[in-house]
Amino acid sequence: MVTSSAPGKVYLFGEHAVVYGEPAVPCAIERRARVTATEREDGLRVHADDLKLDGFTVEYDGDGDARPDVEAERPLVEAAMGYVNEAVSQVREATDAPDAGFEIQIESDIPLGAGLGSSAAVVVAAIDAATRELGVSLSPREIADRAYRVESAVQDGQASRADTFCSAVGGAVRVEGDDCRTLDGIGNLPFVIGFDGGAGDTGALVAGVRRLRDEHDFAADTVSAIGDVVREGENVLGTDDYESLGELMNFNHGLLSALGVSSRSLDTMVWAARDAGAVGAKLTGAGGGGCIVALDESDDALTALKYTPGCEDAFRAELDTEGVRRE
Ligand SMILES: Nc1ncnc2c1ncn2[C@@H]1O[C@H](COP(=O)(O)OP(=O)(O)OP(=O)(O)O)[C@@H](O)[C@H]1O
Ligand SMILES: C[C@@](O)(CCO)CC(=O)[O-]
Ligand SMILES: [Mg+2]
Repeated sequence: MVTSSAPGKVYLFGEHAVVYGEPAVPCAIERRARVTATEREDGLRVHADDLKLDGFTVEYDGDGDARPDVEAERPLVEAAMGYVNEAVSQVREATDAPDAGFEIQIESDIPLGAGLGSSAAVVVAAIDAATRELGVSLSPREIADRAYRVESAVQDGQASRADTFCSAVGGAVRVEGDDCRTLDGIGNLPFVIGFDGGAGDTGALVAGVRRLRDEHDFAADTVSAIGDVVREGENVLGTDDYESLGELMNFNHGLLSALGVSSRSLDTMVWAARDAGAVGAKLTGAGGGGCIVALDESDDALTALKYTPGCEDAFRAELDTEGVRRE
């Protein structure tokens, strides 16, 4: 039995545009998914108490037999379990054990589908735990690469390496296409997170942006403009010029909003944070619902978010310099 954990993340800049080759800067945060893998005769059994879809819990058993605890549409269950299934396929391939069976237990402090990279953290931790359980240890970069293939498969071929690389290596990173690097000397930025209690479907949101980008030149320009914001942000990163960073985060949010991936509650939280004095605020991750990230050295934005109707939880997020690790 092996337990591994991996962190979630927030995007300082660049989500969505990163799917089309623009650079992005995600930062790992101190909220983790922990996955325990135990080898079993055959098949796959998954326990994921946090995985609730419209009020039901799913247990996935054997070779493809889904056993939700209440009646549920099979495609819904498969969609929910896609990440774990694909992660196990990667483990079987990496360990050259096509018939390996596993019991997988998932515990996570990262809200699902909320833009904090729960899928990447679960996949990265699952690949690490299950390969180690079979006596194979992969480097963080190899895990990142396999986890990327999982996200790509589940998101219909439309994923970047950003979330999975960030979760595997930790810290602040920069991803542009296949070029993935750690950013040194970033330090702990004063991140404040607001969570509306909701979620967005990453695959569907990515597909929506792709459609807009294919249909309108101005949407393609909007995606490129996000890349410009990131490139400008890189010049400021590592300095203590939070004002400029914040201004660029605000711009980034506006562009994401133009691409249709914000929501009323995300906008409400963004404005609550800004009105309380945050130097910048934007949605993080795929959007649609879930989390915003604001930059504020004082406690004012945090307090304001806690009293904002529609904000279910607000907390500070510390940079996590550690990526995937065995527990
Ligand atoms: N604790 C968990 N247990 C089981 N599956 C999980 C867990 N956390 C996440 N997942 C899987 O990840 C999916 C959510 O991934 P999705 O990419 O939509 O959101 P996210 O990764 O949280 O946000 P984003 O990609 O915007 O950062 C869930 O539907 C589920 O399949
Ligand atoms: C929206 C997106 O850019 C980030 C989701 O956290 C998708 C991806 O990079 O795969
Ligand atoms: Mg995800």
